[in-house]
Amino acid sequence: MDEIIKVGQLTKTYGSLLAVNNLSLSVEQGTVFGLLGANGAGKSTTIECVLGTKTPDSGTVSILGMNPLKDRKKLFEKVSVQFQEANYQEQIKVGELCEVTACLYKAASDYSALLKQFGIADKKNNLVSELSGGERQRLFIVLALIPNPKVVFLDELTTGLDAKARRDVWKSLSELKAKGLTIFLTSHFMDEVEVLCDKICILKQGQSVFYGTVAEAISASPCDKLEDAYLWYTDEEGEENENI
Ligand SMILES: Nc1ncnc2c1ncn2[C@@H]1O[C@H](COP(=O)(O)OP(=O)(O)OP(=O)(O)O)[C@@H](O)[C@H]1O
Repeated sequence: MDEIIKVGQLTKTYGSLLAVNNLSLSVEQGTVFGLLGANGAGKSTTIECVLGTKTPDSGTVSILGMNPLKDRKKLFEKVSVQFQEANYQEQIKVGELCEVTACLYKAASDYSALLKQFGIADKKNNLVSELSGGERQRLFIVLALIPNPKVVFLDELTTGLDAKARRDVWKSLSELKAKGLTIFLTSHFMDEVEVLCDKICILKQGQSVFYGTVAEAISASPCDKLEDAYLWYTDEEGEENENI
């Protein structure tokens, strides 16, 4: 299988803070990769280094065969990003925002189909400011998919979504994956990770404490559920108990 993202011994510091420590990972085409870890574990920093919006102190990054620091423009024609707090214009209609976004790309996807797929087709004529939190979140995913990317980065993709909407998003992403899309996501929801991710990396204070499949994560721990295993790898349960 083609390796779409390859990170080798990546290290990034902010002053004296070691945000990412000697991290290596690889993501194959048409798979979903989950980068997990507590707040401040180094997920966003890793993603920014992979995208070339931050320069690592050391290590190597290759994405779609490109060096993100050198091929920024070419890279962003093929890679798309949805961030948690996307800063889009609010006083614009959903359909107009999709249209404006589609105009920026040569091979844009049919945004009407995407709006339908993500259950917000009926909001096309609403202002972005009128959307509920969950609808807005789904719009952010649609906007990230409009460029028809080869790789999409989704940051906490279903935060704020109700139970049905989360399942619908999972289904849509699985369909896109089946068509060859590579997805790099962060999530704090282990049920979501279990359903979607082919491979995961768990970060603890910038360091990889587990790298492999969900099944391997569970079997290499003393636990039988991913959420318990995750807490075991990150020691969050122990630390919590210590404070009781
Ligand atoms: N520009 C910066 N300057 C200084 N420290 C930073 C900067 N950006 C991030 N950090 C610190 O680096 C560490 C890793 O942050 P990062 O945002 O990568 O974590 P994260 O895993 O994405 O967290 P979250 O789940 O809260 O989004 C944190 O301790 C954070 O405070």
